[in-house]
Amino acid sequence: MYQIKILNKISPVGLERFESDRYTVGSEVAGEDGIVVRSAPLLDYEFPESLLAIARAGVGVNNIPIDRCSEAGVAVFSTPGANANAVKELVLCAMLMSSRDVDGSIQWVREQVKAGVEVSTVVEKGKSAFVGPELYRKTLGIIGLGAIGSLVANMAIALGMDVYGYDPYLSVNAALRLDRHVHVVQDIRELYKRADYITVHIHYTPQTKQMIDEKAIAAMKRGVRFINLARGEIVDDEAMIAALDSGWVAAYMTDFPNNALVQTPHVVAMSHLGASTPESEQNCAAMAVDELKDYLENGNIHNSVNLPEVVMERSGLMRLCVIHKNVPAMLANITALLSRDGINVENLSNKSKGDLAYTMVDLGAPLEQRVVDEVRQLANVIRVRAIL
Ligand SMILES: NC(=O)C1=CN([C@@H]2O[C@H](COP(=O)(O)OP(=O)(O)OC[C@H]3O[C@@H](n4cnc5c(N)ncnc54)[C@H](O)[C@@H]3O)[C@@H](O)[C@H]2O)C=CC1
Ligand SMILES: O=C(O)C(=O)COP(=O)(O)O
Repeated sequence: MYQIKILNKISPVGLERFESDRYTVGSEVAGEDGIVVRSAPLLDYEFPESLLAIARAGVGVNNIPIDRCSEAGVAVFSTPGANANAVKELVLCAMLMSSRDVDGSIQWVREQVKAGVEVSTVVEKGKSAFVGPELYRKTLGIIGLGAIGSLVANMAIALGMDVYGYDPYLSVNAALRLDRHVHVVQDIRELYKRADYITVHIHYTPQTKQMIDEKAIAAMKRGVRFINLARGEIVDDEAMIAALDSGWVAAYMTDFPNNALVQTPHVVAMSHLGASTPESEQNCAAMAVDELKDYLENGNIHNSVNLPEVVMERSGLMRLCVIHKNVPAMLANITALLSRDGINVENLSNKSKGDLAYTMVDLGAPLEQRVVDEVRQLANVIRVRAIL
């Protein structure tokens, strides 16, 4: 039986994919082989020796200690694109709310009622305080044109906006998804100087930490409306609050509230709602569970953030899966041990990603435990599994 620990609330559409005769699934499971998680913080989590993989039902993996996982040979999976539409739709809501003061207007209406005023008698007089511009024919700047950014770009074109996108690592697939009217710029300052609205859709990493700082904000147009449904840490809060106070930034819409931001005028802070739709929760859960199961049962790797993509039809009688450092001669050293024992290699794949590599070998006959142990003892080998 595989032991699967569930952290966070994961849609049953995903959890039901774990067959009860092969998997024990729950939040109290110990000695887990796999973890399914959303945003629960795992940076200080003590992994048991047994842990083989973590599946993030979502895309941001800044809550997972990737380096520590790589060192321990723990595969980390995510679900690219599975929640992108949900975020795109909330960006539309945020753009509208940054423009038309819907939040202020609703609050004002409630306050009238609370104060004993018949609100219908004051609406027409009061509404002028909440006027705001339309999106049509305004310019949107998008930082990051991946799964979410590209959907936002195409949506904004359909709304009649002029769209500028910046993504120095734009993948060919993402570029092909973009409407041809999107202007892709090489220099982020081109976007800053033009955009009436800016939305950010990048991962939070040491490189993107506080990327939106005082200097970046100063390069933007006065009165810009800024939307951050990516991660709070990408924006320097102090610089943003100062810019809101001075009026340089007209509105800051964020999915990552903290008390200082919430108490600042012109901030609308939500409770990390970007992926909180039933559709996206189901998509993410199903994809995460499928990735985890295929890894546990077959060693196949789909959508890992720390290991290469390696997927192979099963053949032979045993599959050997080796996570090792990406250094010369590993393949030769592994296959030498197999051939020395007279075992035929039916099929083989060897790929690398950064400092790690993965070798998956289908064998014509099961290996003796001692050979598996010898592979395990090879220099630069991190983890070995033999799957029947
Ligand atoms: N609020 C919410 O609930 C959600 C938030 N997110 C956040 O959105 C982020 C992006 O998600 P996806 O679009 O699905 O990821 P993705 O991987 O498809 O796209 C990210 C894009 O950012 C680009 N990029 C990297 N560094 C950059 C830089 N310095 N400047 C400009 N572009 C850069 C990459 O080349 C890539 O195209 C996630 O990492 C997560 O933090 C994602 C889903 C839900
Ligand atoms: O996928 C992401 O990066 C998200 O931010 C969504 O997080 P959640 O699964 O809603 O906790």
